[in-house]
Amino acid sequence: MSAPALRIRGLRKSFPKVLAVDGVDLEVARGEVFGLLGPNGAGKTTTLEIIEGLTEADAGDIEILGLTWAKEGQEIRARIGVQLQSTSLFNKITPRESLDLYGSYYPKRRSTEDLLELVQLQEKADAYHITLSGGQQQRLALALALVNDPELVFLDEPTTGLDPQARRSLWDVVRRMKGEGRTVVLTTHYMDEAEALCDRLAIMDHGKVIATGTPASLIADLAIPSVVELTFEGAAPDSAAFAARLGQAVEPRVDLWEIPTPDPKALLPRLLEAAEAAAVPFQQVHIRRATLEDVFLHRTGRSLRE
Ligand SMILES: Nc1ncnc2c1ncn2[C@@H]1O[C@H](COP(=O)(O)OP(=O)(O)OP(=O)(O)O)[C@@H](O)[C@H]1O
Repeated sequence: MSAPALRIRGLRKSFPKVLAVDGVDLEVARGEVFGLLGPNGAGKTTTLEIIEGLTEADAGDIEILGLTWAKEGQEIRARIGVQLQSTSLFNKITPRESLDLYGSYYPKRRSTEDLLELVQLQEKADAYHITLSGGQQQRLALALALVNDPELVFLDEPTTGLDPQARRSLWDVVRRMKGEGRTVVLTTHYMDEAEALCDRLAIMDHGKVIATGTPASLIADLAIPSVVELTFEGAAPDSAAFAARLGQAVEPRVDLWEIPTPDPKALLPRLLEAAEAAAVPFQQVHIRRATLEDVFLHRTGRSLRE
């Protein structure tokens, strides 16, 4: 049986003022899209850069496709693809020229036409880099990570700063990578992205992995599949007295209350009755299923977005 795409044990890295990676263990199977999800500063990029051989760890073991950097660095380099958080390219180089140039560094390479098609940049193939939109530049960065036809691809926040449409078109490219049988490891601080793209993910906070699983299993483990939201015009009123009246936790947010519940149908009539009796000036009631955001909140007491 072949080795997993990635196996990490006891990874640690500290910088002078911060323990950025604090004992991370991970295993990624071949063909998976695996996500590292966490807020800014959680240690995702540092973890990825250590795996990619760009930063040295203080401790820990890493196996990539069954290989180690110490013994088989050159082979690893040939078989992985890396998209960094920002790719600097000259303004007056075209996507076709960039792909030809990067491809020329590798003995095994994928055709430029094929890559342009994969990321849907045929029409911009001969346009200067500076004229590409943010989303097109990011798609090119993904194509550049694939020039050597890698088995395992690392993407660091591939959609940060993009508008919703551009993000979706990037997601399509990641799905195509998976469809081609590649393993993809990506970082993101967008829970919707993690949920939409990842077969499995590790949620990171303060350098540690605080939960691992499929998006569905992480949400199911919460045992509160639904959240009832009460929205207000402007700031939400104080919720403590209402929670006592309802006999149930009411979690205040800036302009709404969230009430996690296993059974929204049973909660709703009680909730409306209590809101009426207490003259709570709510605007709307909304039932939604729990998300990865709720998983993070539940485990850390903080929001991913903070
Ligand atoms: N070269 C460095 N020198 C000093 N501190 C660093 C360095 N790189 C990262 N850090 C610190 O390590 C911690 C983890 O940073 P890291 O970039 O890995 O987090 P992240 O989860 O990728 O966040 P982001 O989404 O903002 O990139 C942060 O506190 C960061 O300030």
